[in-house]
Amino acid sequence: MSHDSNNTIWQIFNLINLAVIAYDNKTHHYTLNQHAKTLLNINSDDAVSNDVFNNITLRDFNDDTLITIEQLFSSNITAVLLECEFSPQLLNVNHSIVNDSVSMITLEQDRTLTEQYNFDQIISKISTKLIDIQNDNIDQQINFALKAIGTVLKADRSYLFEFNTDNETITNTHEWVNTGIIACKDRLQNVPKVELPYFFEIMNESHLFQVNDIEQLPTKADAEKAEFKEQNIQSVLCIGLRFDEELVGFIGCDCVKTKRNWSKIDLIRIKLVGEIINNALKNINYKKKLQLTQQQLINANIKLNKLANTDALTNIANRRFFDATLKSEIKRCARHNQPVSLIICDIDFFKRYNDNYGHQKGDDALKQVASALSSLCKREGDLAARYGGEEFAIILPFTGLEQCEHFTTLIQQKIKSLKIAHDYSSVSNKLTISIGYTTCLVTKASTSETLIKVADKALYLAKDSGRNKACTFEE
Ligand SMILES: Nc1nc2c(ncn2[C@@H]2O[C@H](COP(=O)(O)OP(=O)(O)OP(=O)(O)O)[C@@H](O)[C@H]2O)c(=O)[nH]1
Repeated sequence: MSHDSNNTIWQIFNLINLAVIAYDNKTHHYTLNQHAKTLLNINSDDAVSNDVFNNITLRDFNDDTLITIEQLFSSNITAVLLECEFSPQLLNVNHSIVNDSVSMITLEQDRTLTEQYNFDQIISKISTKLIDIQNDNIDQQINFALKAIGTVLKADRSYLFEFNTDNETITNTHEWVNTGIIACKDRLQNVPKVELPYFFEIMNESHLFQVNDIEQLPTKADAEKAEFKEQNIQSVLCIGLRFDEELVGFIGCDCVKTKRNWSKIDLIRIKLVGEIINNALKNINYKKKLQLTQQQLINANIKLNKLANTDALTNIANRRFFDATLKSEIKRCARHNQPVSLIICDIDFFKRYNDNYGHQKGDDALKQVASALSSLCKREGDLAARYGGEEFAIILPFTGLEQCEHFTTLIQQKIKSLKIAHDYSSVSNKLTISIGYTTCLVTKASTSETLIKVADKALYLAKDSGRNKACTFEE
């Protein structure tokens, strides 16, 4: 072919809406028509060499491998993915031989496939982000999903509405708007469902509300029409979100700038995104419920523990808790080479008190004494417990004999200050207690039984020697 006819052919190639690239294996140069230059972003009026294609990423669409321009010419690949950061394109490839040295390929954009490819990418991103969503980033991910579906459906606004707990009102929780479009979210909070009767009638029936042109809405949809007009909406597509078959909200897209005849593909796509958002919200909901149940269980356990360790009448520690605490405090004091003191006290002539003032009054007196003893236990580890009947025990870890003696004085002062009348006591006209105490520099071999036995003996000593006093016991 002459140079002139060559030129004419390329002038023709430049006019067609198809990317054409020719390769001359003698000169190793590529010639591109205008469309190919635009597509590949190559600015050169002349034939170009290999290295011009270095910045272009081509991928064999069938086996996902990267390929060079040379490989594209030498293979029989029929579809390539031209990778760009934001809009990768799928190109169908046709190979032809021009003459001995020149071969040619045409690249044709497959818009439907490209769109599908891009949508698949978005869906994979959305589902990965929403699959194991945590409460703290759900908003960000839902906004991303709304932007994606709004963009793919060429809408001007996309949104998520959730029904409020009263089930009477709805709230626009998330919204994406195209450039130049006014956001409506703030205005659409706690909207009564009754204001949109037609919308909810359709939504409850079919979980789908699809309007290509709001002017075509029936007269019974006047309320909805007015609302759509207020937002300059021309077309609407909404899809319901359900938990256990119950409608709990919806996502939707509005077209403001132009009308849109929603296609079957649009419907499939918004349904898919709706499903993903629905599942994410369900997950969050289940997680919240689970956390609540866990917390309730923890609280119930705390309560149960407290009940199991508390004396029902006096509300201080019971014998069970006392026994366990004494054992652990002995070990703790032994580890730190510190003394532990144990006090056992018993109300004097309590039988007479009960017999004369009645059991109810007796209970009240026990409660007052318990609370008085408990109020004296201020240091970490101190414990006052009801040991049984009208007997109380106090554990004072890290406490030596002198301090323990001082503590028994405080007990007697405190009981005195209660001024509980006991006219039938032989030692006073007020309620008194007898106290037995012991202090021990415990070792790992020390047992709680020994400590209790000694404190008990001391208590009997106090009782035997006249009551209303504190005694210790030397073996
Ligand atoms: N109201 C009431 N009384 C109780 C409770 N537990 C034990 N008691 C009574 O406490 C009294 C203890 O009597 P005793 O063991 O004879 O001792 P006491 O009368 O205090 O005599 P001394 O200890 O020797 O001063 C009994 O009458 C028990 O019924 C209780 O929960 N409530």
